[in-house]
Amino acid sequence: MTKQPILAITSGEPAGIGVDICLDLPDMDLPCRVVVLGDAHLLQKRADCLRKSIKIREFNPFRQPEKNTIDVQHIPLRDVCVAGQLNPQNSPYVIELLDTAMNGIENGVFSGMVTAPIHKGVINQFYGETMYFSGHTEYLAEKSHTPQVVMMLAGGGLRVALLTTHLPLRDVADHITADLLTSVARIVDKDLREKFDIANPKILLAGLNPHAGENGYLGREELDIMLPTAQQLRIHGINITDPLPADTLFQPFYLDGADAVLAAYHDQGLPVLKYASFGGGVNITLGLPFIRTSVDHGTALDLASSGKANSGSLKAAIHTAFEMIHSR
Ligand SMILES: NC(=O)C1=CN([C@@H]2O[C@H](COP(=O)(O)OP(=O)(O)OC[C@H]3O[C@@H](n4cnc5c(N)ncnc54)[C@H](O)[C@@H]3O)[C@@H](O)[C@H]2O)C=CC1
Ligand SMILES: NCC(=O)COP(=O)(O)O
Repeated sequence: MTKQPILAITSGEPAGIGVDICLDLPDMDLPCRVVVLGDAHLLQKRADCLRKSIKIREFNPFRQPEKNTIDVQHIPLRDVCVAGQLNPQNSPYVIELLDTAMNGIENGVFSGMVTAPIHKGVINQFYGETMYFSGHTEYLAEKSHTPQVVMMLAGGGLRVALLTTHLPLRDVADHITADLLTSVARIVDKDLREKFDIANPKILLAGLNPHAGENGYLGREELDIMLPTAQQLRIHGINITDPLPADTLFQPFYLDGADAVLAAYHDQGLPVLKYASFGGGVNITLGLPFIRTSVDHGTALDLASSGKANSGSLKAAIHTAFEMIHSR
């Protein structure tokens, strides 16, 4: 008998909508078992507030799933939690959710993780100088000793991968090097082949500057770094374009027949993706030694415990993780 995959769902920032969307899991038509990592009492309390009659029970891998029941691996909160109000004292709890998911993957209990949103600001507020936290993507890379990973969002018929992730805009240009572009393009190419079953992925490279630098008159990163690196990548079998103007490449003329856009920075690519698919998009970390997908939205503190949080992206993230398990 083959082992059924189980995905760990980290419930994220406890004051945010991560908890609320996890409570929709019993209503989703899911392709595999899921286990929510989080405080069981918090989930029960939020379910009561939302008037959802759901059974919350302790996860046991040998017990069969039940209807209208959420299997929870209980991880206690560190301090009080009020929906919509960040409490920095719960930051170690948020980190523990991620570490527990990673341990469960290492031990073979989980086949991958799907993450609900966390609040990067409050985690940094708590840890101060002792730990800089810029996002799941970078944290999971560091914890798994993976030198380079790639953030890619998918939705609305688009895949947008990012050359740089959570950086202040003024630092972006300095981070764009031939080595970075080479390693990111290689990861996108490899993972699209291996985890998305795409035979010869075509990657559209977005320039950094307006009009892809306008032949050097609006910035030189394209001529000095991106163009020669793209040429080298093509010689080595990676189907990537020369840098294209980012404002014109998001249209059918370019997108038809392409498998992913490689955007130079976070807010060049993600607004387009979110405009096309918010509420149904999926964030995927490429290059990790395990599967991690996530929702396309943040903690939405304004909606926590309101019953208005849309859980469509969580459902899509679970389906994507499941498909990735089966394409390997
Ligand atoms: N995967 C993750 O952990 C992510 C975390 N974040 C974090 O979330 C925090 C808040 O970020 P914001 O920029 O305010 O973005 P946000 O996505 O939390 O909220 C933006 C707007 O969209 C609405 N919204 C978000 N998710 C929704 C949903 N599922 N259903 C209905 N409406 C929804 C919110 O109510 C708000 O009006 C930040 O700390 C950010 O770092 C942001 C994106 C992803
Ligand atoms: N905009 C995407 C985002 O901020 C999610 O980042 P991560 O926590 O998945 O690294």
